[in-house]
Amino acid sequence: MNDSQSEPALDSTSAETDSAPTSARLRILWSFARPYLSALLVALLLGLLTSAMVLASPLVTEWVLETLAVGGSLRDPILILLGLLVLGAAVGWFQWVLLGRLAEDIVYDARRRMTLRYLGSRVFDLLRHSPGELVTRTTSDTVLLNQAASSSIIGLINGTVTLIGSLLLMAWLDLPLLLATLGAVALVFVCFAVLMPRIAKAEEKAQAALAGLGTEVEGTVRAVKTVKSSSAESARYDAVMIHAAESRRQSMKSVRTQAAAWTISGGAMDLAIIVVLGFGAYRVSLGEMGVPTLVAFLLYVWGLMGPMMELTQNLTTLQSGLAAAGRIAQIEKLPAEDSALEVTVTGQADDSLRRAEERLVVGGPSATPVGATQHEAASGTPVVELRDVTARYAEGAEPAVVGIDLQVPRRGHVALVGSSGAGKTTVLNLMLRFLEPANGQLRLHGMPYEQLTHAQVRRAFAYVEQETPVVPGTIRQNLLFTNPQASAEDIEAVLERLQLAQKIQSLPDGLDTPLTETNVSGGQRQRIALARALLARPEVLLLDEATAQVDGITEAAIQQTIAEVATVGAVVTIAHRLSTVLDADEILLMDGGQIVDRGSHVDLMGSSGLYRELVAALRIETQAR
Ligand SMILES: Nc1ncnc2c1ncn2[C@@H]1O[C@H](COP(=O)(O)OP(=O)(O)OP(=O)(O)O)[C@@H](O)[C@H]1O
Repeated sequence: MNDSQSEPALDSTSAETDSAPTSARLRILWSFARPYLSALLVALLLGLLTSAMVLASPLVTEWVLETLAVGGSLRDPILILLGLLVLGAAVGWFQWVLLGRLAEDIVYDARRRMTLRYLGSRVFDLLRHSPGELVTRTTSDTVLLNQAASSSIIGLINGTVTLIGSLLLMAWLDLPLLLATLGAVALVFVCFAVLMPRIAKAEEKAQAALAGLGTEVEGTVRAVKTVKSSSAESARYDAVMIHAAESRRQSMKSVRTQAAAWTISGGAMDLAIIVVLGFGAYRVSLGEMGVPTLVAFLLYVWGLMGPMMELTQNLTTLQSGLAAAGRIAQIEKLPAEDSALEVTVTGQADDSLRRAEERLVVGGPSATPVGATQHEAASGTPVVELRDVTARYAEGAEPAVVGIDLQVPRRGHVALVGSSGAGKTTVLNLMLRFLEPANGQLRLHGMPYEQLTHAQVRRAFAYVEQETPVVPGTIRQNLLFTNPQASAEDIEAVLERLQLAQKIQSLPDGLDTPLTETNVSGGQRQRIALARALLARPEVLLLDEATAQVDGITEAAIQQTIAEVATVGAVVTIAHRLSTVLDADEILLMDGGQIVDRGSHVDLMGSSGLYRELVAALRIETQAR
C-alpha cells in the first residue's frame, strides 16, 4: 500500500508562501544563491572595488583643483583620474558579465530541477495543476528569482557601501555642509520606506495575475475548437482579460507609486544641491572652506542619487524575487513517484539532481528491463498480474476499483469492457504505475511492483491513449521516443503497414515535419501513436480505443496491430468496438469498479445480461456506422 498519495499537493493559490515570514523567504532565496557563493564573493569584491573608485573620483578632482590653484603640475592627478576611469570600466564590465552569468546559472539550475521534479512527480498530483501555472513558475518566476539571487544582493551591498562611504567622506570634507544635505537624504529614505512596500505588493499582485493569465490563455487555446463551436469566445475573452486587466491595474499602481517616489526623491536631491551650492558659496566667501572642497562635496551630493537608486531598485527586485522564490519552492510539494526522484528545487547542496537525472535522463541501471526467466516463461507466469487490487485517486475518496484479480498471459488479447466509469482506465493506470494500489499487489513477470522501479515497470509496456496527444517535436521524434534505436527500415515498414507512408511523404519535410494538431488528422495521429507502440516492441501493448468514430483505415490499423502484437506478446485493450471484443481471447466485464464476469464472447453472451446489453449497444453503434 502506498498511503503517500495523501501528501499535500502544491499550493496553487500561493497563499502559504504569501504568508511566510520574510526570514523564511530569504532562506529560500539564499538556498538558490548558495551554490554560487564563490562567484558571488568575487562579484561583491569587484563591486566594492567599483564603489571605492566611485568614492575616490571627487577626492582626486579636489586634488586637481587644488593643484590648479597653486599652479602645480596636473599630470599626476589627471593620470590617476584616467587610471580610475579605465580600471572602473574594466572592473564594471567584468562584474557585469560575472553577475549575468551567475544569474543565468541560477535560473538554468532552477529550471532544470523544476523540470525534473515535474517529470518525476506522481501523475495525478501533477495533473491536478494547470499547465499554465506550472509554465509561469518555470518561465517568469525563475527570471524574477535570478535577478534577486544575484545582482540584487550585490547591488544592495554595493549601494550601502557607496552610500555610507560617500556620507563619511562628505563628513570628512565639511561637516556643516553634510548636515545641510542630510535633511534631503532623510526625506528620500522616508519616502522610499513608505512607498517601497506598496510598489512591491503591487508587483507581486501583478505577477500573480500573470500566472492566472497564463492559465486562462493556455486553456483557451487548447480548447479553441470547443470554445468556437460553443460560441464561447466572449466568455473566454472575459476570463482572460480579467487577469490582463488586473495585471495592468497592479502594474500601473506600481508605476504611479514609483513615479511619485522618484519625483519626490529627485526633487529632494536637486534641492540639496541648491542648498549645498548656496550654503557652500557662503562658507567659501567667509573663507571657511575652499572652492575645490566645495566642488568635491557637490560631486558627492550628485553621486548620492546613484547608490540610493541602486538600493531602492534592488530592494524592489528582492521583494519580487522573494515572492517568486516562495512560489518556486512550492514545486517541492509535488509528491515524487519515488524517493530517488525527489529533486530539491531549493537547497541545492545535495545530490538529488544527479540521482534524478540518472533515473530519468540517462536511464541508469534502474531502467534495466525485467524479462521473464526461462522457468517463469515455461511455467506460464503471467506477464502482468493484479491480485485483489483496490485503488482510489485520493485519500478518503471512493475506490475507483475494488478487489481486481487479473492475469495478462504472455501472449494473447485481453479486452476490458464496461460502461463509462466502470474502472477500465484505472486498471491501465495501475498497470502503468500512474496510480498505486491502496490494497493488493501488482506483479510483472511474477515480481512485485514494489521491488521494481517505475521505469522498469513501464519498459514492459507501450500505451496508446484514447486522445493520443501530440508530443512537441517532429513526426520522427514522435515515432522514436520509446525506441530511439528503431532502424529506418523498421520505421518504413511500420508506416507502410499502417498506411501512413504516403501521407508522411506528402508533408514538406517528411518525417522531419513538426507534428501538430493541424497537419495530420485525428485518425492519422492515432496511427502514429500505434506506429510508435509497434516500434517499441513492447511485451504488453495497452490500447485505449477511441470512443469517437475513427476512419476505416484507422479502425483496420487498430485491428491489425492488435492481431499482430497478440501473436508475439500481450495486448490489453479498453474495447469500444464490437470487432475488438469479438477478437479478444479473454473479455473482462467491469461494473462499478469490479470485474463482474469474465470469459470469451460466447461464454459471456450466455452468462451475462449486462454483457449482452453492452454488445447490443456496440452492435447498434457499428450498424449506425
Ligand atoms: N483522475 C481522477 N481523479 C479522481 N477520480 C477519478 C479519476 N479518474 C477516474 N476517476 C474515477 O474513478 C472511477 C473509474 O473511472 P475510470 O476512468 O477508470 O472508468 P472507465 O471505465 O475507464 O470510464 P470511461 O470509459 O468513461 O473512460 C470513476 O468513478 C471516476 O470518476
